[in-house]
Amino acid sequence: MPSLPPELFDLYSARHIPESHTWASSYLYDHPIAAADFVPTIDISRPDAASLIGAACRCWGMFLATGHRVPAALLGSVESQTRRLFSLPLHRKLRAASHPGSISGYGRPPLSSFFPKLMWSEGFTLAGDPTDIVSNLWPGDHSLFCEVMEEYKREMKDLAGRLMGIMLQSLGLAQEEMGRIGPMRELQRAFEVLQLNSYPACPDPERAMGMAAHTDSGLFTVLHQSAGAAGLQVLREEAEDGDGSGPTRWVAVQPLPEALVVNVGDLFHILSNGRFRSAKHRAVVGPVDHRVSVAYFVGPPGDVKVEPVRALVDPIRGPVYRPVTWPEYLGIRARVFDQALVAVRSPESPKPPPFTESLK
Ligand SMILES: O=C(O)CCC(=O)C(=O)O
Ligand SMILES: [Fe+2]
Repeated sequence: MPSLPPELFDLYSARHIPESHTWASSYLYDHPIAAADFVPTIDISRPDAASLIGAACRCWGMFLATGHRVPAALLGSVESQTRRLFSLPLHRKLRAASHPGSISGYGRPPLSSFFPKLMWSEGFTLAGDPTDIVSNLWPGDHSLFCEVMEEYKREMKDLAGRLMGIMLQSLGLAQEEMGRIGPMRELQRAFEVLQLNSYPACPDPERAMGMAAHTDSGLFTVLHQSAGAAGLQVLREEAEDGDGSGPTRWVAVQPLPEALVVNVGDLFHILSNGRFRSAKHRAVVGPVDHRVSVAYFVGPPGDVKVEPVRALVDPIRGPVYRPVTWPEYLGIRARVFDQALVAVRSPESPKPPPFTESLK
């Protein structure tokens, strides 16, 4: 990710959007925005949660989780500490600017290099110890931020373990089969990243993009977003079998207080042999609200291969995807971006769908 130039346009005091941040309407409005569709909300502590989660992951690649046991007070602190961090003056935040070759630090959204226009957002990527990133820009005043983020990561790791179990169970896998799946076995060593996103109010939201359409590369993402401030949208794709769910459209994800958004990432898509859909999503901006979000990305450690679970592979057609580690997959994505899942299809698997350009 390139570091930010000092002359960066200050999104927080902007009265207009410059050309550099103005997106083509053919990109912004590539699909209609649904008027009355809702992403499923699932109480994950319910005894029948697995079947509901399985259905949501197949149709939407996303659900809103309640009953997740992450304390509401902690969610509140994560949001207030995130806001406090972003409210620092730009020159202070730039002290944590991310450098080429490192994923951690302050900067534009990690996806920026794939798009010709700039997004109406900025972010902090925290991989590893948050102190390493914020101590320099917040000398003497970073300990509360770091404690909150560390506690949140512990809660997220615990939740990720439970979600992983329920999601695999929903695919019909028995406990002993789960133990043979690399990413499940290596959950304790999982690689985790917190991505803090800030979307300032925008003077011309209809021509700006907070975060461009993408899928997340890991197993799944747990996203905590500002209560009441809408912005996240998920692409609900028309089913190939015409199941009556309607045409492809963007659906606004309702910002329910205390619900966490869970979205399937590319590695789980591979693990499930395509049964679960890696959710394409984006974030739009609004004229008034300053929205923040905190994404927890999780995936297996870099030496663990992810491959379709054997029980989900058709013995005649074989696995749809070939085995891949997360770093290998990220390398492929860096070259082909939204065609990475197509690029890791097994050579003998049926022909992929026709190439679709994401930047129209
Ligand atoms: O802020 C959001 O709602 C989406 C963030 C996101 O998609 C990401 O960080 O990958
Ligand atoms: Fe994302």
